[in-house]
Amino acid sequence: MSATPIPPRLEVQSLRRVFDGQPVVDDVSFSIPAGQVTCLLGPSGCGKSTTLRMIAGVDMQDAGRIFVDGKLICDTVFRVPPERRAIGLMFQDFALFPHLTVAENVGFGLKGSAAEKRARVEELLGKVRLTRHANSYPHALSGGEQQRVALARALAPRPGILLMDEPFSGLDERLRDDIRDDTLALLKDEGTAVLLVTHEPHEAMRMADEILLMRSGKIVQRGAPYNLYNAPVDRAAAAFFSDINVLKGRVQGALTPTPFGDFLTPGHADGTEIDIVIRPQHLKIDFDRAGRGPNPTPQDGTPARGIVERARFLGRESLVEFRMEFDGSILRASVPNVFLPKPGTPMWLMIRRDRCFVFAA
Ligand SMILES: Nc1ncnc2c1ncn2[C@@H]1O[C@H](COP(=O)(O)OP(=O)(O)OP(=O)(O)O)[C@@H](O)[C@H]1O
Repeated sequence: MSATPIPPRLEVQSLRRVFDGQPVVDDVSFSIPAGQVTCLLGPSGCGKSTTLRMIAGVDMQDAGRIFVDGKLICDTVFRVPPERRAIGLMFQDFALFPHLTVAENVGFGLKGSAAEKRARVEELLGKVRLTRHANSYPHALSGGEQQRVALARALAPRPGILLMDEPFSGLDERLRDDIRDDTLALLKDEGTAVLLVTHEPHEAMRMADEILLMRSGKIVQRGAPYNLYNAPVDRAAAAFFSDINVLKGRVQGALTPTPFGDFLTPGHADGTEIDIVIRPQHLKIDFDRAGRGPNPTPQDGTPARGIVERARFLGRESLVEFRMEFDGSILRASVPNVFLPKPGTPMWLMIRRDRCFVFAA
């Protein structure tokens, strides 16, 4: 006897929304199981919030279907109203009730007996470490504490699904990573399926089990943070996660010759223009030995010489800009810790074949 598969907590099928004749959400499909955090990541205006609003039920799609625990909650005809979707919401402005205490804010949407409500509020205040602030008013709390109250309030009715729209963007940058980690621990503890909207790759990498990379209304890539970072689908996807260097070339017989040696470019027709993309931390640097650099290797190709244009210390790493002798272009290399060669110093750069990405331009 085979077990019935558990349906995903949230499933979205071919969601579409058109404004003024323009699709702003275009054939978006994904699913989120219980206990998973999925980040909808993309630049401003790509359609993230519109997607979230349709799932919340405050906007209606032009096509597509939404399911919760395998049950249809919305298509273009049938629609469960927002308040009956058992979906929690948390937005950038925490929108706490200023005239209610912390405990009253957290208990606001709760049903059940007074004792049950009190127990749930106490449990959550303990989990967000705000028990001693139970009787404070929101204005007396820091931004980070207010964020934790908002999180506790959103989770209090045990929603199976929590939608979060840029929930950390109002917070002090130095606090954010700690608050993200605490939030993630609580979400995992509660087993909630989370859809978190953000335009910050760092946030998505830190929070997500799965990232959905969105551009112009479409999901262009999906996967674990590691996969998006290390196997981007195109140049723009690579550039979304860090600075990139781009080397141009043209295919000749499955190879693309460059000043850094030949790159294997199978599957591209002769004459195709190629972008070879490499992140600054993956350029290899070597010293100049009386005009000579290291020997070419199959892993690193041929070294090419550049002259240090400037070098800056950024805290965890140093960023060195090289003006390349072969065409005068600039390549940026980042090096851990302090590495500040003087401007004018000649050095050799290599491109690790296992760390670069090759795309048709
Ligand atoms: N009610 C509306 N009427 C017309 N156009 C809209 C409406 N809501 C959103 N749009 C447009 O749809 C596009 C996507 O907006 P959306 O807010 O979903 O993007 P976003 O990715 O969440 O961006 P941001 O991070 O800036 O909020 C934008 O071009 C926006 O101007």
